[in-house]
Amino acid sequence: APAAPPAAATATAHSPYGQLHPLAALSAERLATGDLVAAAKWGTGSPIDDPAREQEVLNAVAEQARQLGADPEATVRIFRDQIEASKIVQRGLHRAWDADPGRAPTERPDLGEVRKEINRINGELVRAIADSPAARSAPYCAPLLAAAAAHVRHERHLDGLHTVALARSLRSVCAEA
Ligand SMILES: C=C(O[C@@H]1C=C(C(=O)O)C=C[C@H]1O)C(=O)O
Repeated sequence: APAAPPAAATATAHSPYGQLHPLAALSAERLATGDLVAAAKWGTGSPIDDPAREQEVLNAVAEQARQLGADPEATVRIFRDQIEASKIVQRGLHRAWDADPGRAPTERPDLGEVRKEINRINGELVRAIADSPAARSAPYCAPLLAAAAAHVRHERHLDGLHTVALARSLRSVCAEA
């Protein structure tokens, strides 16, 4: 009997789409932590923008990229977008909770714990960036990345806010021509 076709992810792990899909999936995973960060900051007076923490994230990912022999500048560029996207989610949720306090979270996650999870995802994202230079510089990067993002959107049932933020998070993934 013919062997069963391998799972799509396995079959395409080294294809351009297989290199880009993890970037979209990890970006959505990182955005999901934006909900937790928004809840952690809600009602505390802590601003959504934390420039010191952002710099810490950018320094850490640049160093991780260097250690992997990857491009620290491309990595930082992509992470600036990741950070903007997280803030889109946080601002959107705070607006929604302001407008309708009944939808606001009743539990406040520990921001330090959420940031540990973000750090873990950051590390995986740096690796996905390091593993995808060919796909990111391919002329058909943009349509493949859009397809990967659409797949992730369906898989994770993303709402409008998170769909917009996902697109924002991926803006610099494909190398500009
Ligand atoms: C996620 C946070 O909110 C913002 C977004 C950040 C990020 O995406 O890494 C970092 C700092 C904040 O400007 C946070 O405060 O940890």
